[in-house]
Amino acid sequence: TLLTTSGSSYGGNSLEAFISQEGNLATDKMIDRSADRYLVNYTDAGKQVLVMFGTEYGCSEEVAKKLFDSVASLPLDGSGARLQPRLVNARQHSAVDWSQESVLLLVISTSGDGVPPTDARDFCDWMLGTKDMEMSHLHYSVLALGDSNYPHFCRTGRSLDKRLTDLRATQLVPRSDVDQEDWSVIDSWIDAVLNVLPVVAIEATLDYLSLDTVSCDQSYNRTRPFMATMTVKRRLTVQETEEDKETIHCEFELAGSDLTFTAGDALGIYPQNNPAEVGAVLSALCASGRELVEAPSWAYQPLPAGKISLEEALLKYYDLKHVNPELVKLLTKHTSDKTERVEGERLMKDGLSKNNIILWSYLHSHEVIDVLKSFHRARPPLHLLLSKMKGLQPRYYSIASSPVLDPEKASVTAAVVRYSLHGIPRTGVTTTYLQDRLEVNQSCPVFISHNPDFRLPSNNDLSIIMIGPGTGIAPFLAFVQERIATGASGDNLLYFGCRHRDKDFLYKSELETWSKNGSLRLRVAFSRDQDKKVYVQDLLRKDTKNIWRHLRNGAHIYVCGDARHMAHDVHQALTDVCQEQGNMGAEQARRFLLGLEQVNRYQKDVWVT
Ligand SMILES: Cc1cc2nc3c(=O)[nH]c(=O)nc-3n(C[C@H](O)[C@H](O)[C@H](O)COP(=O)(O)O)c2cc1C
Repeated sequence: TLLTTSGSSYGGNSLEAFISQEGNLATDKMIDRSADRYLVNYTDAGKQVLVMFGTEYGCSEEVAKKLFDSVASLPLDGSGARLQPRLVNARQHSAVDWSQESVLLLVISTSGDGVPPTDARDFCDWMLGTKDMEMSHLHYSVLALGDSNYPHFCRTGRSLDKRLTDLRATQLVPRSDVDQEDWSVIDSWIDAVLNVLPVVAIEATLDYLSLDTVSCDQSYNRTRPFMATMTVKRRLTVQETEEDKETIHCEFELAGSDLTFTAGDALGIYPQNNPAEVGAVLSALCASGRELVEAPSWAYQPLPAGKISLEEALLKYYDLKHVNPELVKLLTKHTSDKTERVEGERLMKDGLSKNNIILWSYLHSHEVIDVLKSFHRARPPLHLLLSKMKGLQPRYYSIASSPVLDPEKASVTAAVVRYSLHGIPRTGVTTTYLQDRLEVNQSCPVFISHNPDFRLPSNNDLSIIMIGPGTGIAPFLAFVQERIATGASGDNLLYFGCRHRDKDFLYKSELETWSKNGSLRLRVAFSRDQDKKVYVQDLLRKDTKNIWRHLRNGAHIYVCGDARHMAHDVHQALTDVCQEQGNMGAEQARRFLLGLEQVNRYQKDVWVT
């Protein structure tokens, strides 16, 4: 299941931050790019600033690192004095002695269905749930990352902000809510913070943070992925026309990684870009690819020793799909061609923020290569150009196999993305990496993304109702495998949907075998096999009695797949079930489903594409 397609892109402008803060051109030598530079000991009393982030997909970390660099290079006065920021992942919040901190800059996203990022849950529970806490000595500001397409926009940042005010902490600058990584909002918040920091009175305190607690985490994770071998790859669909879906099943070997997962978790995969696209970008830049460059700050471990070739950097670390608006600004500044400059100025007439519809509709319909071609007379210095590109992010796929059957194997289901833009055929990054470029027996960097909000009931007697059309089926394969393996006595109901029985009925033989031997009650909607379209929500409406009976007996409901349409339509169908069979009014049904969500009996693993 592809969990992130739209929401993954980063600025990584630390080089620019150095240039603007120092007022002169920074050389590569001046910039400490080692990962360790973030673990600073507080050595100068009265200078400490805690930069904390909570991230699911890496954006908040990227922002926090940029903030760290900006705070570290902020001149406090004419004497050259500087602050001493420290960067801490919310995962390690227990290493912080809050009584000794004076300034907290918190960058945190919202994930799942309005919940904190997995690693930040403990921190949020502690911060929101601890009684008799007081933070009146603390100055703080929150940057909340989110996406307004989700119903609970920036919920995590918003609740922490409110909580800190309730705890009598002093807000340095108001919270900013960032919609889909809008860097103009991020940069304005950083600027506002930098403006006030020099005048904040910071309590003198000695260092207390045990670096051991923070740095000794040796397990594989998003910043230190495991190289997993792909052991199986098979096609799940039959393709006769270009319209037909192309979906694949891949298995990865986790032996030797010590990675553990639970049914419902996702596998993060770092892809490589399509070499043909990298080649096109190199020729647009008139570069050979052999130029040596630094790996960017977001590069995962192991970090390359020394510089790497531009070609390798573009293959592994830079997003060639999503364009940073700053790139347009840079190319406009550095073009020798009047028409290009006029066009750049037209695009940026209303600034770089998301309110500039002209610019953003251009950015949404252009990839990096298209922009470079439109500004082919622009010749910015290479390091500046790279500093205006977004980072290539890992993609997340719900794991389609149960660890109870095999803890050292993680399977994923991926719908291969191919499309055309401006008449040119294009390829989705990770899905074509898996299908076209990564061969069986080759390895790629992976890690586990835990999803504690998508879990089987601990009571095996309870029934489960799973609704997962398309690749939304993936976690349910793990669920059913596990329920069979653990001898669960509750019923397993699955509502699956696809276009055609003969073409994209994913895992048909497994599902039909389970259905025949009584392990699964399977309902399938084939949307295009008859004149009238049929979807999973239509099947739910046909089954109202049955669903209600299970719900009354304590069943858990799971929805996986498209958030915008499917999850919404399914929710409506479930509301109808409650109204019809439970004799409820609309408001009562709404509250009933909300209650189910609150007690974790109605769980969603949904995403916006
Ligand atoms: C599966 C998924 C669920 C999400 N849920 C929410 C949500 O409920 N509310 C919200 O404001 N943003 C939501 N987002 C958007 C993220 O918060 C946004 O992409 C953010 O930039 C991610 O920051 P991070 O990389 O630091 O986690 C979701 C994104 C994904 C991929």
